[in-house]
Amino acid sequence: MLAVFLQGFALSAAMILPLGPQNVFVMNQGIRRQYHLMIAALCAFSDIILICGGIFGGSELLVRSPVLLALVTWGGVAFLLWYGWSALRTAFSRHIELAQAEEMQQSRWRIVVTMLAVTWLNPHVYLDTFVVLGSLGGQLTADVRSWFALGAVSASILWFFALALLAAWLAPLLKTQRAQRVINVLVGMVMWGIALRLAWQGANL
Ligand SMILES: NC(=[NH2+])NCCC[C@H](N)C(=O)O
Repeated sequence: MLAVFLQGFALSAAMILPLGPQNVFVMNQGIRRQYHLMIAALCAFSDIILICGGIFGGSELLVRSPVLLALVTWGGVAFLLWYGWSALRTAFSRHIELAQAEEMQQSRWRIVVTMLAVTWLNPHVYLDTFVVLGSLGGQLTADVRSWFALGAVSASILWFFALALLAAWLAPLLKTQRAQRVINVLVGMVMWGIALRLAWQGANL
């Protein structure tokens, strides 16, 4: 049981940790110390639904439907290109302090809607939870599949709260204009890199 739990934990962590729109958003909310623990909880709760959905049957739906898989893939390419562009626009903005000030004024609901977008409109979430975790977890026998799911969900919960708290702790260093410009350039380049890789995968579906 422990081996299966750790397998689910390790695979889920490997899929969630890489930089992407969701992690960037959680990190930025932590840097701003703006509802960051609420956002971490909502991301983790979304993952509980998606990971369990993928492992206990949902992956079949996605893998059997090339149209759905293509929709997730190409929708994601568009989403990542837009996200990367907005990060680079912020990075090269002459008035980044104004952009930061505007972001600090965001309402709780606008932040929740953004969190829902970078989670439920993020193709990586479905590729992680339905395609990778779902297909591997779905191959396990019913008696151990729950341990795999528990491990995967535990990694998600641990990661999102750790990221939010670490970002909040490092906020004094990371919220300077120079750090924000560097972070946004990195984010923009990573998003476009992921988009290109996803497009390449989509073209070879
Ligand atoms: N199970 C998940 N929540 N996967 C989504 C994370 C994908 C990517 N690391 C991001 O930050 O956007």
